[in-house]
Amino acid sequence: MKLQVALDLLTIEDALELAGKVAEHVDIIELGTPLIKAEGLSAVTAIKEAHPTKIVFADMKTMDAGELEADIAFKAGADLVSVLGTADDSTIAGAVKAAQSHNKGIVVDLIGVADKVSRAKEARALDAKFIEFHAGLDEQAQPGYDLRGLLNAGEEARVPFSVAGGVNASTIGAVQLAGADVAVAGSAIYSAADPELAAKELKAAIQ
Ligand SMILES: O=C([C@H](O)CO)[C@H](O)[C@H](O)COP(=O)(O)O
Repeated sequence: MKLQVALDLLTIEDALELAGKVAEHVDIIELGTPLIKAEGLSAVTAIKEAHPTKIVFADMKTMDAGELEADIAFKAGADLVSVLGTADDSTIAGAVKAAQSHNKGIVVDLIGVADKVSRAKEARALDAKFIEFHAGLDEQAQPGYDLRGLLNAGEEARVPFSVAGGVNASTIGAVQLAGADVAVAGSAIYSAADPELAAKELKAAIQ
């Protein structure tokens, strides 16, 4: 299982600093949606230039104009780009077309999707590289939130998948046991007192 760090920060400077501390311990570096909205796609370019051997994920969360939005993110240096599972099939198909022309990949993010198992299968049939079983920051803040629901859905869907939604040192083992291909950790790393140590421990927990 790969480890993906989500850089949910607001400046390129802070993102470069955090990536510099944790890159050695992660496989995928994600430019979070708030960072891309705050700084634009130059954030993607800056991270790819600083870490050319890492897989760089632009969390675009595209909802429309799939081919166009994916194309500009790939041109900026992304290796993976996210499209929302709630988008129309044509939006996912357009983004996949852009990915294929760049020899890169699309990740379909199931944030806000009620029937995640069915939509995961549909998105995979549209040639998404993998499917992200994701509970966003707002959903995680609801009383009673439990990562287990995402893991059960991921297991049931039988597609290549990642899990995001409060993955941390105490849950990453369960993410791996569920058969995930990628574990995504944002706040468990960027909010840690020692982000490098946090990333190192998460990586060690899955090896
Ligand atoms: O995608 C994310 C969220 O929607 C904000 O952009 C996060 O990067 C993702 O949820 C991982 O972060 P944590 O849940 O803090 O691990």
